[in-house]
Amino acid sequence: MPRFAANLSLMYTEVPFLERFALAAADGFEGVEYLFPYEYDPGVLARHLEEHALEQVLFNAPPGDWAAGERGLAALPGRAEEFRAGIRLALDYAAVLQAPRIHVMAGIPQDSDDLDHCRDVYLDNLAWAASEAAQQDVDIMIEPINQHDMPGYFLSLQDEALSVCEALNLPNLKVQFDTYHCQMSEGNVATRLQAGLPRIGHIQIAGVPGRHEPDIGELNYPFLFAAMDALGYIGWVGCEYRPRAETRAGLGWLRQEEARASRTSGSAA
Ligand SMILES: O=C(O)C(=O)[C@H](O)CO
Ligand SMILES: [Mg+2]
Repeated sequence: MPRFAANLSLMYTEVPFLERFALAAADGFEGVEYLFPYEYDPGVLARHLEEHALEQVLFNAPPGDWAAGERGLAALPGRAEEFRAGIRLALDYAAVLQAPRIHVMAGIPQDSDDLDHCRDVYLDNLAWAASEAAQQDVDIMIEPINQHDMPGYFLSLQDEALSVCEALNLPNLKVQFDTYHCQMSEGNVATRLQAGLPRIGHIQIAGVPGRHEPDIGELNYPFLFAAMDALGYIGWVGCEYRPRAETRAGLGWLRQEEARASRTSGSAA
């Protein structure tokens, strides 16, 4: 069975952010991820992780001006200085939180931007970020995000992400494969997982449509979890979904997955 991490930006929103660590641990999660830690002191976050025996699995680098609609800086011309300052800040947090990976968002280029130039900027920025991150054993993640939810986002297809990783060929630059975005954008999720796996450093899940629990909907998660096992994926799976109601009440899919995994290991014994 994959190791599941609760995404505390989307799950447990029935309580304030710092209280979500305790609820996730009580529900059996051993890891957490969230979008942005920067409004909290990293020491406070580290104490919450320690108190609840949780691993910090992933968080995002600063995305630019989120409230103004920015969604990352990595592919945006003329923003390299701000990009680098953001990566340095993220790495400072990663050191305190002992986080092994950081998601770096590409951004939404302006209509006037030349997309070939944006790709060059993206490659330059990612190479710089990966080299800084390598010094503290951190992986840099890039994630294709679907155009329905984030119109104009620079990176939306799995093959594009793989081609960026292949072009730079850096051991700590990896793909964050979000099955929700993949299904929304292009489908063929199991085949794309298999094709991407050597370069996939993190997986995220949600039901489609609606981005709720991975239970009902277009994606057959019991099949996908078994496929991850069969493909030898040993990384984390982030539960990046918005629960339909109370978070705990929607965890039936996880209990079923635990049962599937124990049946499988029982039959292998
Ligand atoms: O939206 C997602 O799927 C993400 O993982 C990003 O980190 C935030 O937009
Ligand atoms: Mg995601």
